[in-house]
Amino acid sequence: MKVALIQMNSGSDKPANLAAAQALIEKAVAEEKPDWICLPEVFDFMGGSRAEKRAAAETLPGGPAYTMLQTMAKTHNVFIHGGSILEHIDGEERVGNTTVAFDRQGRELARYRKIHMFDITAPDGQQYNESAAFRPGDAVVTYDCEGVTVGCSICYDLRFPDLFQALVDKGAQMIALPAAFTLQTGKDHWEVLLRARAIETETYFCAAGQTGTHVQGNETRATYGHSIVVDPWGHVVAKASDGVGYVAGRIDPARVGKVRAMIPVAQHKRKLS
Ligand SMILES: O=C(O)CNC(=O)[C@H](CS)NC(=O)CCC(=O)C(=O)O
Repeated sequence: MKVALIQMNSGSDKPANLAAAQALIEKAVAEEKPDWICLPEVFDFMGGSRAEKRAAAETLPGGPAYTMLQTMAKTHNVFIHGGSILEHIDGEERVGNTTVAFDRQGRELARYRKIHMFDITAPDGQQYNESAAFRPGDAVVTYDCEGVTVGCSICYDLRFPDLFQALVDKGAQMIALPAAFTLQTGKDHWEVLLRARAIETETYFCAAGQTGTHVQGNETRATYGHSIVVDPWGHVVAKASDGVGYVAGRIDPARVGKVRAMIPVAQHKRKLS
């Protein structure tokens, strides 16, 4: 199975973001013929104020981001893991940070709402308060992609190993992690965490990132990019260059079984007292 991870620099112009995403999907399809494409977190709208996020959010299904992804999947006969989009939730002030995945016919396969909220202080003092604008989900979500079980996660979720154990318990062989990792945390934690999670769960990781600078209210933030495919042994299969673009790599589901047979960690789990 061939995968392509799209790396973007989304801003607060939703039509421009959707056009950029579509152009990158079409470029990846033309050059690589992937079976599965993953977009980054909030590829449809990044930054802006809380009010602007609310205004940009769409009701699922049928909004412009949803429809673009569905059309691309159907037109190019490809699975699309739609990074995340801002989801309008009826009766709720906050929006969902939501993945929608489509099969080759453009049928919706899965919906996942980011579970862990990035409410932190970065080393430079910059504060992030994701839960002020976003409502977290709580459901662990997997779907089938022609025999490969794909697990859903988003960005900051990466720091919570319990989620990935739960995904593996549901059969995940490959985990998608659309992200907008900050430059400050990404340079030290991104690849280390992804490779550790891949090794401990013995799954592939496909992590598609935002890159570059984004204007967020009065502040500017920088994201880390480095979209990456990691195999179940923890090897880096492919990694994106700096800047907007994509990276392609191959997933071999048999390799998951081989690694799990060599080091059967799932069978060696102990109950701790
Ligand atoms: O706010 C938006 O527009 C979109 N959402 C994001 O960018 C999210 C929440 S602020 N970013 C992260 O989760 C970064 C995690 C991270 O960098 C880490 O865990 O170190």
